[in-house]
Amino acid sequence: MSEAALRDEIARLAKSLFDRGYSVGSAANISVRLDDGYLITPTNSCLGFLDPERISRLDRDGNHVGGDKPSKEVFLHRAFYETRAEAGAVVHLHSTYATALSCLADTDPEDCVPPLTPYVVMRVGRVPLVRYFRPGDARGGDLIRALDGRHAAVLLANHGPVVSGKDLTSAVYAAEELEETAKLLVILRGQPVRMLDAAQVAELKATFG
Ligand SMILES: O=C(O)[C@@H](O)C(=O)COP(=O)(O)O
Ligand SMILES: [Zn+2]
Repeated sequence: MSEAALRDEIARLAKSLFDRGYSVGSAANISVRLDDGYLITPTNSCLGFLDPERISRLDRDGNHVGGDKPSKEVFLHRAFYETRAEAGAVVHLHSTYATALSCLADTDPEDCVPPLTPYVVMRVGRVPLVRYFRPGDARGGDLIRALDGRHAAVLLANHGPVVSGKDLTSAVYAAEELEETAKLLVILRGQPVRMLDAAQVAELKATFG
């Protein structure tokens, strides 16, 4: 896909997320990997109203080389690209239920989104919690880098999800699936819930990888 087409695609999918309530105001950011750098949404921009031509462009080293001033969360995005060769896009949201899980004291930090349904296993996998740093603090990126690319998604404590995918559509779909599963987990709190067992999770991983 050309850079111009990718810019249009970021704006189109960002608006779709915004229109369906996955982001509000100027929260959230989205990036895509290019052959020679990255595109990332500008800081303080609203996902519902992006101008494709103003989306920020970074070179391979993360220097700002075009468009508006980039998201202050560029560290989080680059940490995924640097540790997951297969990552082509990253989506960070403050979607309500995933963020709720990131705030609950009894969320398992090793497995924030336990395997309730097959699709979350197939699309997202195990999601660890990354301890709290203020937004824009590069140490958040260091903690993601320390995971060595083992996870496609993380929850930032008291903040929200960061989800990578092989391309933008995959990253957006995974972020949506994470949010819907988080919603089920919050709705079902206090109920006796049957999770998928280890053998069922292993079968999904072996089949859908
Ligand atoms: O929560 C925050 O402040 C950021 O993580 C965020 O979601 C929006 O930051 P920008 O992309 O710099 O607007
Ligand atoms: Zn944020």
